[in-house]
Amino acid sequence: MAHDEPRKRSDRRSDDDGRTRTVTRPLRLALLGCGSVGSQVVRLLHEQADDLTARVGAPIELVGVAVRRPELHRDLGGYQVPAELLTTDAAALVARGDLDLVVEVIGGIEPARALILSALENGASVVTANKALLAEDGSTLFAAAEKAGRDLYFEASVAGAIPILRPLRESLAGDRVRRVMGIVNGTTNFILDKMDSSGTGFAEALEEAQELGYAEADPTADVEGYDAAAKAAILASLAFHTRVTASDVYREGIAEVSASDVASAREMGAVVKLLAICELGEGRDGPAVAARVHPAMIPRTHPLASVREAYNAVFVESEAAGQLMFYGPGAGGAPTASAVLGDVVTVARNRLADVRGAGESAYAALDVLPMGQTVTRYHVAIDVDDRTGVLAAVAQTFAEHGVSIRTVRQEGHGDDAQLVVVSHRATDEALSATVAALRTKDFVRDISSVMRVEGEES
Ligand SMILES: NC(=O)C1=CN([C@@H]2O[C@H](COP(=O)(O)OP(=O)(O)OC[C@H]3O[C@@H](n4cnc5c(N)ncnc54)[C@H](O)[C@@H]3O)[C@@H](O)[C@H]2O)C=CC1
Ligand SMILES: N[C@@H](CC=O)C(=O)O
Ligand code: NA
Repeated sequence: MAHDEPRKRSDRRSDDDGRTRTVTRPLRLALLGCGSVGSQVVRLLHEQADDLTARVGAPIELVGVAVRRPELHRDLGGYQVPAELLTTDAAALVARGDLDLVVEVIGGIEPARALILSALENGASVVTANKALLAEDGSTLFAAAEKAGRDLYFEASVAGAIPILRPLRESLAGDRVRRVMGIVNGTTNFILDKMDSSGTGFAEALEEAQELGYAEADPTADVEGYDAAAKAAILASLAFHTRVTASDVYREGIAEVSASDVASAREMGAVVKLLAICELGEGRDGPAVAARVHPAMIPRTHPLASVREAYNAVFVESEAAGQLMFYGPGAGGAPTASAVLGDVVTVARNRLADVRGAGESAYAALDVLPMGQTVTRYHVAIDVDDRTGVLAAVAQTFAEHGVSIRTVRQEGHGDDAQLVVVSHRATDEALSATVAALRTKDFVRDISSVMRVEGEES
């Protein structure tokens, strides 16, 4: 059904006493996917139906749930999903033409993209938690929403329950964001926290994360930083009004973080976290966006250092507001469903009022800086020969690359001698060239740890 003609959402009727009242028809919602998040969306829609009706101004009616195996979904936490609502034909469901809202919680690129595009073309607004799709091809989805005159909301896609996209899209729309730095992956934060608190190695901590159900059987997307990079792309796009895709984000995972990196961080009063950092830098033609995901040492006094276990937090620095911290559960069925339902209420209100919320804001169209031009600091642990002149030669190598040293300390003696250097800020290009040059020196036996340092100014 074409949606050029707005469907009639309310009637003015006269009661027996002659007073008129507005009768609003239910808003029709279809759910795509009924796994960890989708099943919780169904539960909340059911359990909170009266409150949602009051908040929206009309009931939200679940008219279809697309699943792969209907027999698995009849009973959701005690709520019996009517059998006639379940379908394996998601494409037919989104194309039926009478939907107001579609919630997509299947995940991945296809068929999620085709289903969202079809839902919009057929007149429904869309709520999705799909960070992978938004980070790869958000612009196609935004363009389709714009063309259809419908909403596309996605609060759940970054840091689960934590309200962070709405603050960036709305609350901070009058400010100028300089930097967004966050812990946006719960699995890797759990692993790094375990390594820090109990001294375990990476493999052992990953095993525990899998036993507790935080990490998937195939933990690649979390451990290698793909999940965080998708979230960084979404954060950078909103913060800097520029299209940033996952492929624009520099990415390093945590598989190489060793127990000795974690111990070394502890020595200097720091902790290792997998950070997603989106910031304004200096490009050739003016301000540019830099977006990166990698493990980094941050001082234990930094607000992000106290984020433990599988929690997430996002630290925003903006010109007028200053520093803001958003903290909470970044994953899990119910927390993520909370963010989905928040979007459902907003989008439903917009449908009733026949208005749209904010669409894509990419007017700034800033360049994206390559990682080499991003400014950061390095912590480098160098196993060296314990003899006169070595410290001076190490300092000389840093100086030759224009990198200034902030601190240097010697650990051990003789065969165990190690110099631990923390640099001042320099381009990543200069810092990595310094490390490469150190590796060629005859007095350097090994470089046992190289890690970026964040959270301090100098
Ligand atoms: N689980 C979490 O903590 C979070 C998940 N998300 C996102 O939410 C989305 C859903 O995640 P989960 O619920 O955890 O995944 P899940 O794997 O538990 O659920 C996805 C469901 O979609 C179903 N499905 C797959 N293809 C389908 C198709 N063609 N038609 C109908 N159903 C189909 C699967 O059978 C499965 O039940 C993903 O985009 C994910 O990235 C976002 C934040 C946190
Ligand atoms: N796998 C993610 C959950 C969803 O975003 C994580 O571990 O944080
Ligand atoms: Na969120």
